[in-house]
Amino acid sequence: MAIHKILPDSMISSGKALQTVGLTYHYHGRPPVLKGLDLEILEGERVGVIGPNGAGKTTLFMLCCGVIMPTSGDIQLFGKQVKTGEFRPELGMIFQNQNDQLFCPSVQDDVSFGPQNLGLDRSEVEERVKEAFKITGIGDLAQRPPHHLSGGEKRLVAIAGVLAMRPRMVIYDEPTSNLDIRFRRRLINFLKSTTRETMLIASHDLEFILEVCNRVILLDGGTISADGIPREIMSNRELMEAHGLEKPHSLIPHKENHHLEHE
Ligand SMILES: Nc1ncnc2c1ncn2[C@@H]1O[C@H](COP(=O)(O)OP(=O)(O)OP(=O)(O)O)[C@@H](O)[C@H]1O
Repeated sequence: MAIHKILPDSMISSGKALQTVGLTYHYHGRPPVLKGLDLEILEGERVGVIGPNGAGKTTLFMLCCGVIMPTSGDIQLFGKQVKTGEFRPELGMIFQNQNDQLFCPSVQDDVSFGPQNLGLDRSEVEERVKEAFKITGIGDLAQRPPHHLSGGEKRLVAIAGVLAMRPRMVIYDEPTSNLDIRFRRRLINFLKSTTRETMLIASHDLEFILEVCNRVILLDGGTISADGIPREIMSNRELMEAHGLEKPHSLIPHKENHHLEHE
């Protein structure tokens, strides 16, 4: 049976976007993926989540979105407990695979869907859709059916759909996977320029995390192995390699780089 520990009011601060206390999760009959995770994310932070395959990044995100229920522990989003199955418009999530996220006949309909369901009037919906198109640069795709788009185009449409809801926090799961250099750069520029949302971003693209995030969490073995400034954590070769990761190339001094190439 799931145990939900309620946080005392004194622990809830208006500056916290997300807080997990003792968050534990295991899939049925499997060992725990997350083991008593204590995590605090402040409003406005851009937090990268790195870790080897199977570390539990997507699982953590699904717990934060209320898609799955913690085995034990607690999750607070903007000071209010996350309840499984409850829709929280403050939080948007961009999944790894957009095929389940886009389902309307046109891109325009898809991006409008969320704000329409918030019960907003037509002019407000139109304004939000226009803004989301502008931010993501996908106005040209408005009348296209989403299932005819490329992977990168679908990703941007999914992002536009989430942004049109104006969430306070957005979770991105592997946002650069399958993106070409042009789309990846456009996404980086957009994420760096936006200041409105708190972001939680899982990625194996460490250069991307370095460019976009001001904090990084290294998740492995069900716990947080490191938490701090991306440049500092990722330049620690020993730490990175101990967790199945590589120090990003841009952080390797020229001399060390030359040496590695000849190893
Ligand atoms: N539905 C499921 N049933 C059983 N085990 C699962 C299920 N989904 C994920 N797992 C297991 O839970 C662990 C964590 O998976 P998760 O997808 O959260 O990791 P991840 O860090 O996102 O990995 P990746 O970097 O490969 O995307 C893995 O060992 C995985 O095999």
